[in-house]
Amino acid sequence: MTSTARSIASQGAGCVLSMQGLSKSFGGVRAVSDVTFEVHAGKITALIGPNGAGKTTVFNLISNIFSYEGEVYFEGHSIKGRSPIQIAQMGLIRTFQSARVFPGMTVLENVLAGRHRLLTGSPLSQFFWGPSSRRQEADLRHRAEGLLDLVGLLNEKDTHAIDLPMGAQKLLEVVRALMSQPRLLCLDEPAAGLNDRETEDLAVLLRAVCESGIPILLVEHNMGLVMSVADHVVVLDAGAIIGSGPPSEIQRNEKVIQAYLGRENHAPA
Ligand SMILES: Nc1ncnc2c1ncn2[C@@H]1O[C@H](COP(=O)(O)OP(=O)(O)OP(=O)(O)O)[C@@H](O)[C@H]1O
Repeated sequence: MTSTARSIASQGAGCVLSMQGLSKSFGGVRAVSDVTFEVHAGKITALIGPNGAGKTTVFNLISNIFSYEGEVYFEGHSIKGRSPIQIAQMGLIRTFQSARVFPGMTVLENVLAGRHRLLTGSPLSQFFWGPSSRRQEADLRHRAEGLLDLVGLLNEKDTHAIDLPMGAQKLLEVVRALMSQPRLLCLDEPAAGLNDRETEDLAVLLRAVCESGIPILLVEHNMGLVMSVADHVVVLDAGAIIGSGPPSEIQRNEKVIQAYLGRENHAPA
């Protein structure tokens, strides 16, 4: 059996991302400890936990920003040792906790900057801007405007991205990630800084994205959002998984309630 066949055989059906025994220490701090779980096609999987539980570190390991112990398989292929850029080119796209918009660009230009994974044709043909490249650009622009419309930002398309309120910048980052047609979208606290209306828009967007065939791995502190959109919830505490299951089960899980109450923040409700 080849290593790819072995990795596929070791994962469940419909598995898009599989983490097996993921561990990472920073000096004496065990940030992630023997974490094993899967993200499945057609599902929104939420990764939750109190502050410092290791959620962002899991994202940083998946995207290979840090080396780690354990294995990560994306669509059946080991991605351990691949560069963050190679991983993004495979279609595993992530966002960051603090919005990272390109400050010198307009809102629309920011969204279009997410399109590079999709552009076909040699750099030379793009340089000479042949008819097929022009058509492709027009299609991408149309798509970008459609996505901006979905999150209520189309009227702001010519605004400098940096002039948007923080909540809108976070939505813009999600839209830019979508522009690359990810095969898996990993979102790190997309609702941070969003008001109630923007959070509702985000919930609608996430469900629509998932229904369009793009699975989501969601790190989020807003429990209302998690409980309303997630199909499956994985809970981390002090680097280790303390519970996993559907939202209704997680809300009743004693270990999870204690982990949150112990830190007096964001108890799932
Ligand atoms: N680059 C780093 N260097 C040293 N320690 C780190 C580093 N990144 C994370 N840590 C530590 O690892 C632990 C997990 O941090 P992480 O940011 O992954 O938690 P988190 O669950 O995302 O927290 P939050 O919800 O507050 O964002 C923390 O103790 C943190 O201080």
